[in-house]
Amino acid sequence: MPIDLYEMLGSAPCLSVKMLLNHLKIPANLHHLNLPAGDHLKPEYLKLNPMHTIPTINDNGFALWESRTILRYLVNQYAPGNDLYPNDPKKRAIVDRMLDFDLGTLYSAAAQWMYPPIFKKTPREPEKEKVLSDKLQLFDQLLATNRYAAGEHLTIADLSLLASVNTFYAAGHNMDQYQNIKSWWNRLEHELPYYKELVPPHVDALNAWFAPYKQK
Ligand SMILES: N[C@@H](CCC(=O)N[C@@H](CS)C(=O)NCC(=O)O)C(=O)O
Repeated sequence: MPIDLYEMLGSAPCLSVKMLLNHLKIPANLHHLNLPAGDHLKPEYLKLNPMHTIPTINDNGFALWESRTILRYLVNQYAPGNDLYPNDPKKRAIVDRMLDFDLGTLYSAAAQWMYPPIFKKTPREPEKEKVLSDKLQLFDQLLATNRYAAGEHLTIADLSLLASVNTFYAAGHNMDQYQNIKSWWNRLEHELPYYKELVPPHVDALNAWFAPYKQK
């Protein structure tokens, strides 16, 4: 039976999960939620995910949320040992480190810069964008010697970070200053057969959403 994915266009964590489903060719039914309309707060969704976040998967009765946990689960369940999430403890630790960096450092810095005008009705703060830029510089330095986020192979960390980077770009952050990130991004655009189907619509949806809040 195909797994169910609850998601919304323009959500970075949903994008990474959709990329992995495509990568591993895992059959999935997509359920599009309208967050502004409160679909994620309906009792039937809360039964599945009391944290009311997207993405959530339902793998034949096994419900899971938190995108990076979903990424790990999908490889463990459907492609164990794949280079996307290697079995070797040290290689796996590097992937985990990059996923944690994305969640706890990079995306959290970006959120503090890009979301306040939308969710708190307060202006974007340049100091917050500088924090994001510092974190992106660190990722950029790492990519100077690594072909991919966690070394020489594509891993789920690349998919998660790729979704993040596209989101910061759509939010209006100038990505031209990060040469190594740009080369990595460009390479992934050409290497991932599902990139063109999934990423530009994500960026377009976010461009429209962020448009009123971008600094001129
Ligand atoms: N760390 C979570 C973040 C999930 C998240 O916050 N998703 C947003 C949409 S991008 C959401 O569901 N917001 C609605 C809510 O939190 O009620 C993940 O990676 O899955």
